[in-house]
Amino acid sequence: MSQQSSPTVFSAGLDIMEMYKPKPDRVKEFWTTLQDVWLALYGSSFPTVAAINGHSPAGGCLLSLCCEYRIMCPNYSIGLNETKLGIVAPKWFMSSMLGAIPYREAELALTSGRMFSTDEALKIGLIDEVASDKADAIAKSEKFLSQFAKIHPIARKLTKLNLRHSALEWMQENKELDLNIFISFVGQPIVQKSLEKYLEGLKAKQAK
Ligand SMILES: CCCCCCCCC/C=C/C(=O)SCCNC(=O)CCNC(=O)[C@H](O)C(C)(C)COP(=O)(O)OP(=O)(O)OC[C@H]1O[C@@H](n2cnc3c(N)ncnc32)[C@H](O)[C@@H]1OP(=O)(O)O
Repeated sequence: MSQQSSPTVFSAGLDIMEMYKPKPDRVKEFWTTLQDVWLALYGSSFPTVAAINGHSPAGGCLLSLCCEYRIMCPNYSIGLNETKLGIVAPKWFMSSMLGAIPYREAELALTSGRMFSTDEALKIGLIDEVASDKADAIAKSEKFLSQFAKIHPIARKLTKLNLRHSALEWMQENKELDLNIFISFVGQPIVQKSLEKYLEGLKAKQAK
């Protein structure tokens, strides 16, 4: 999986404008689409690799965490920075992160909304390899995937899905609850104020 929404951005995460003053007719589709993407990618029976060729905050980091292996190009940033926006990474974002890094590192990263540089991410295990550029990331991804030629596909698939079973089952059984938590959370005035402030910060940074 390799994305490119700009030359330096793998994925900027969720569109904050969908959460800031959310439109009631769009918010359900917005969140259920994200749930379905996560179910499909995290629960994919295929081996998956993220070739991360740009910054990867929040939802971008989540996409990569759905994969079994992450390869990242130098000098970018990655992390679940939700608390910096005054929002909370849902439990399935957290469990995705816990599939990659130890609880202690995850707690520190999540509560502080920390973004890691490529080198820092490698050190804590948030990514698995560093690639010199996108072509190298894709070559390394192919090498990772090629090892499965020697593994029985059913054995590999069942092993992966059994490891991920409880998180996947939780989502399948609680999509509606999770949607309602999201809608009521982003509807709170204090959350809207935080998002407004964060958006102002992004604009101010751009004006410099
Ligand atoms: C209990 C649980 C309950 C549930 C509670 C709810 C849970 C929600 C979970 C949320 C998950 C998320 O993904 S939240 C999203 C988190 N994403 C972020 O924090 C990314 C913020 N953006 C950045 O850091 C940077 O923009 C970055 C991606 C590195 C690119 O930097 P650049 O210098 O290249 O570009 P910029 O100049 O900053 O940005 C270009 C323009 O894009 C806009 N932009 C950038 N990211 C954007 C974004 N995510 N959404 C909208 N717009 C964005 C900027 O405002 C600019 O807009 P103009 O000025 O108009 O051009």
